[in-house]
Amino acid sequence: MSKKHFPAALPWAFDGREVDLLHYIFARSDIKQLRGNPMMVLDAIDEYHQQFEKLMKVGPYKGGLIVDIIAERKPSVMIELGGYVGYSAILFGDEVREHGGKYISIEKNPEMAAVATQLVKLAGLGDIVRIEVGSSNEVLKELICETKEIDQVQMIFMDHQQDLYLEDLWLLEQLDVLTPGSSVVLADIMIIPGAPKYLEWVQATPLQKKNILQRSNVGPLAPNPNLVYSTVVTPFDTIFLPDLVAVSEITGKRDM
Ligand SMILES: C[S@@+](CC[C@H](N)C(=O)[O-])C[C@H]1O[C@@H](n2cnc3c(N)ncnc32)[C@H](O)[C@@H]1O
Repeated sequence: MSKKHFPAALPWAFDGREVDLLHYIFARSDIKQLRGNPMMVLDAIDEYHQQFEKLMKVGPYKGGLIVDIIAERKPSVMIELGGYVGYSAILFGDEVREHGGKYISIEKNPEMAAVATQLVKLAGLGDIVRIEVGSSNEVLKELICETKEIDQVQMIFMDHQQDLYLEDLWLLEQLDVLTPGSSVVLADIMIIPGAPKYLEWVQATPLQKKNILQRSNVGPLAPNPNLVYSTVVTPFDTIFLPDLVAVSEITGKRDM
């Protein structure tokens, strides 16, 4: 049978390992204990990652850093761009649940979304974590403009495609859902290829941002250079390449 609609496999993902992970987990002798236990499901995914194939999931350092930020800020809704097999959705969704919130994970690959949905359900987080299939910008527009489920983005974790981080941030600026004093944007950035334009934007002053816009092609987007971000960049090592997390709080809006 030809597989005309399959996206191309990468050397490190989308080559069948993610479905193999599901078979591995559901065939485990301790499957009953895993049900409703997020930490045991995460441990099982970690075991697959160590014993069989590497999975591009959030690691312990970055995961711990973000869990601490969730515990401190207690978002009622947290959004994730790029869900993959659901590891970060289970880890962060479990913490969001502690504070009565919900978690929306946006994943464009329907096969990954299906794997993530099964693992989230196994972890007992089916009522808290929702996996939405689609491209980040399309689903964000739907949630904000069509269903109006989101009127303010309290916390968003960008972990999808680095060259889309700035476009998706500009979309949120345009839709006016980033609120000074309450919104925070977390971005996972690999040093190579990096997201230099995204980092430049979240570290620039409103005046510098106006200059950036003069030399940028923003297409149909309408970024808001007057939003003021306070960004902390934390570098660390991973099994793949050095990585960093940029935590950007929206602290103000300059009247220009
Ligand atoms: C690094 S993985 C996410 C890892 C996950 N956050 C974790 O830590 O467990 C990146 C995922 O983003 C998805 N992705 C890439 N571009 C996307 C887009 N435009 N919208 C939504 N998801 C996207 C990929 O299919 C892939 O599953």
